[in-house]
Amino acid sequence: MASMFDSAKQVYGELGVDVEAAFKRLDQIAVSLHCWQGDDVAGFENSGALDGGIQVTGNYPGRARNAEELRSDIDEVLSLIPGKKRLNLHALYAEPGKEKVSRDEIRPEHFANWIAWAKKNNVGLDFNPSFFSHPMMKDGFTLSSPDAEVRKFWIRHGIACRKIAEAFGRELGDTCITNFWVPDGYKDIPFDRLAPRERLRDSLDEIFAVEIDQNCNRDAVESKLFGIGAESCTVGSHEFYMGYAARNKKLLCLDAGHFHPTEVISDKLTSCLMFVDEVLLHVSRGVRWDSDHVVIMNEELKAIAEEVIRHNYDKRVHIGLDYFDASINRIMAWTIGARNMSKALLMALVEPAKQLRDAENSGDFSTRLALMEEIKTLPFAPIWNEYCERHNVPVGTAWIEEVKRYEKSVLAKRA
Ligand SMILES: C[C@H](O)[C@H](O)[C@@H](O)C(=O)CO
Ligand SMILES: [Mn+2]
Repeated sequence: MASMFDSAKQVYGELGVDVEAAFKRLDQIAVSLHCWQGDDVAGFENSGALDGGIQVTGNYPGRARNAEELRSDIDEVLSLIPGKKRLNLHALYAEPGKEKVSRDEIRPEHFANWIAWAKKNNVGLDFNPSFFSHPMMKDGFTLSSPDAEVRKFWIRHGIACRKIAEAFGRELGDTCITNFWVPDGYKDIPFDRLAPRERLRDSLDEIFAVEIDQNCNRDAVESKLFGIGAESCTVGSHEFYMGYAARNKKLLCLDAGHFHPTEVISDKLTSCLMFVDEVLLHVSRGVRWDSDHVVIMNEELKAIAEEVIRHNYDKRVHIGLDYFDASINRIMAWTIGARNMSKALLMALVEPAKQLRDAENSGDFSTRLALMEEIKTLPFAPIWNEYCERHNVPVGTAWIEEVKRYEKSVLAKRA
């Protein structure tokens, strides 16, 4: 008797889809897992409460309290997700040991444990300077602050981070993508929107003037519409960074939660990629004021994956995750979003692309719509399950039980 996978493969085959080729292509597309879901964006520095206009709500037990716990949780998450993965670190996650190191003086050796972990797990590392949760963020401003001393501090931080990222790339033989998100903004309506933007541009120019080996690190810049406490004007807006990235040959980071609620980043990819070489995605889910809910299998996630696959952006679009939820088991939160990302990519990879394109190109929009609707009920689950099985990760809902076991044996023991 044919297995469910064999039958499903045949159904897709009849539509001209090569499932084995889809598996092979998915194996090459990395998803960068954000380290900050495990500890509510706290980091190990203890320099203050989370700010920068982001907030983590919830108090589910089991938060990682130190680097060992965080790495153990990430190991658990990685064991539940099929396919190629990377890890995305924030500067907040430095481990300077007993030494107290100022954020503008962090160095690669403060990430030695992360590099060793990455080597052991055969994953690439990505990086982010942390322009928040620090006393040198003055009145909500860092790189665009009117205070030159404040700007200088954060410029040094940006440069230090690029050197760390370069070391990641060199040590791992895998290019690091460093993302610059700068939360600076005004709660109320500013008179002058130009001066802070000029200061941000100049600060970024200084940071990027330092030469870094492009094979080891490339830089991305991330815009935002608003943050909590920065509702009226965010200095690093979309237009600011679209222009900055295009002019300065940087990657543009599109965060799915950083736009107006009816705007979608899936529709921006083809436009942006005509004018910038590469894009970094922060796959997230905005819900009202929050830009960082756990990623679910909604229309937008599917559309993001479809855009990447349909236009062969595999090498030009870097996929990172960015969400945090402390109201549910954090390992579950991580895994739900990460599995969904891979699943959405696989769904896009088994689209009957030729048929859809032919229908569209011949002006047969009724067949295009009919096909798009029929695709929704094709036997996709056996295809996904087979992919998980081949990657030795739990199939179907089995991963939920595994997280429950981890919760009982590990998370519950954390005070
Ligand atoms: C930790 C932050 O979420 C992240 O660095 C940034 O990418 C962001 O999206 C802020 O809203
Ligand atoms: Mn983001």
